Amino acid sequence: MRILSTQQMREVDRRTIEEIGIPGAVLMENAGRGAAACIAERCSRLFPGPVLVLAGKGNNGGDGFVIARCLLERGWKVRTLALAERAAFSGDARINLDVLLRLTEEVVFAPDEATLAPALAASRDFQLAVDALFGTGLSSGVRGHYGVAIEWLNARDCTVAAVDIPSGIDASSGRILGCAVHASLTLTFARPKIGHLVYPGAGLVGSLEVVEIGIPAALIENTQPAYFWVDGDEARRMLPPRPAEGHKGTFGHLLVIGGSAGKTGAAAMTTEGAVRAGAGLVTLGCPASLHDIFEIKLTEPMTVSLPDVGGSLSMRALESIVALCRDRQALALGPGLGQAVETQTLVRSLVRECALPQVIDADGLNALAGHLEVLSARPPATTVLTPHPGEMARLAGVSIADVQKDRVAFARDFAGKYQVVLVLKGARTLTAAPDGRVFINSGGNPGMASGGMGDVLTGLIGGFLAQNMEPGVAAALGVYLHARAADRLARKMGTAGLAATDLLLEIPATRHELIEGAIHAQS
Ligand SMILES: NC(=O)C1=CN([C@@H]2O[C@H](COP(=O)(O)OP(=O)(O)OC[C@H]3O[C@@H](n4cnc5c(N)ncnc54)[C@H](O)[C@@H]3O)[C@@H](O)[C@H]2O)[C@@H](O)CC1
Ligand SMILES: [K+]
Repeated sequence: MRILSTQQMREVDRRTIEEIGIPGAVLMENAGRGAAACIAERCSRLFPGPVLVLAGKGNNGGDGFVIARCLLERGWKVRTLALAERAAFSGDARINLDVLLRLTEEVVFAPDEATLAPALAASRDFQLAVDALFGTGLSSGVRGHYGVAIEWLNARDCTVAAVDIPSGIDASSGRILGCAVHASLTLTFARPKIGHLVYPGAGLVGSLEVVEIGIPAALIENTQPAYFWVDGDEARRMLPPRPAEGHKGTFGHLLVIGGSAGKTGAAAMTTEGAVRAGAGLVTLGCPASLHDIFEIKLTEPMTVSLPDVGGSLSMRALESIVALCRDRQALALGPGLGQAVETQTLVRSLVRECALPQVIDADGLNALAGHLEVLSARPPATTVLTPHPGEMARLAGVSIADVQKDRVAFARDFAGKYQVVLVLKGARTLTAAPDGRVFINSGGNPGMASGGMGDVLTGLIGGFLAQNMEPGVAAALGVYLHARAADRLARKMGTAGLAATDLLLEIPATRHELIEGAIHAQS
């Protein structure tokens, strides 16, 4: 599903008003009326209130005034607390404030901390609050009496329905700007925003409902850059075709280069991950001294013995690997390769010389730290990198905090700058493509925080690349299936003690379930 940034939401609002001709006041009426209907339905056990509506001075507050009026119409007892003076409201928000003032005396103005304190003290009997303080217009850290109101609300034991987004979350990044409302329920408009789906904001949204307000879908579908929420529907559309007359040649041949002494498992799991992604054939190129071990470890995949020094691949392997690449469709580079200096040099040579689509992970990524120029030299959009935040920080030469501050912007900028597909792992893994697309993954659980899970993911992505999938989609689909398989496992086994090899076994059934639509029905 397409999702939106703040700027994009503002732009589709503007075009709906100016080009399509639907007045802003109509959009606000639709927004407030739709949100009120949702609140009344979802919170029916709290009827008839009282409800406290907290309204800020922008259009989010305007939505709050419409909600207050619509709940009054439905028989609820409503008190509205406006955090600005009447004269500070303008436009559609002012129109709706004035309408509300004609219908009820229960509107209190608290434009500063001195007036807020008694207003809050008089508001202790509410079990339901509507947070209409800030929406997509929040532009800096929450301070002053707004901060006081948010902290007060969070300290109360009541149901909180947030209008558009819990106040304090940056809708374009999921960052918390100062402090933010912890909502039980969020009613957003037209489409989810990035801030609803990316942590830490995602942790404060509660259950998310989307209210249609009359913005034409075509305006939303044309927004650039394109941000996607990858759920079951989106992932199903990404699956590569599986023609009935297909044979193993149809489904591609992946070459995996990995393994070193003490790290044979990583290479084996990547290789098996590619089998589970449906690749027709998979070959592992491994250090000669470990070849016999892989022959025993791996059954379906083939193995090729390559020159090594002390259990790590040597530069003498380069020519053979380049030759192997000729009749393969993709390369997975890195799992378990180790950090021997010569092996790292080999990795950089392969990134430079092998034009096949590549997925690079683990020690492959380490080899690129400080050498990003080799990425820029590759054909655009043929490289997939799969770092976790620590690897990302090392690769880009920044701190982990720099990476995590605004993950979407960081991933999008890096992918664009180096023309790679970047899979930035973590809760809600992001896949950013060099053309600006960003996919936010929906599934996953803490059971995935164990060694080997990343190696399986690399194999899945490599397996999809070998099936000739467009690299951005191959990566986003690999991330989704990996997380959904982990969610299936967690339903059976919990979230502790899940082994990456358990996950491997779960992948075909996860894919099958996706095709059958079972995942969609559950989510
Ligand atoms: N046509 C539209 O644009 C529609 C907008 N809608 C609502 O309008 C919202 C966006 O409205 P606005 O753009 O007016 O913005 P908001 O209502 O989100 O808040 C911005 C207001 O707060 C002020 N502000 C920003 N950061 C602040 C801070 N840190 N401390 C104190 N004040 C701060 C701004 O100066 C502005 O007055 C949406 O989230 C949605 O709820 C809906 O009514 C649907 C239609
Ligand atoms: K809000």
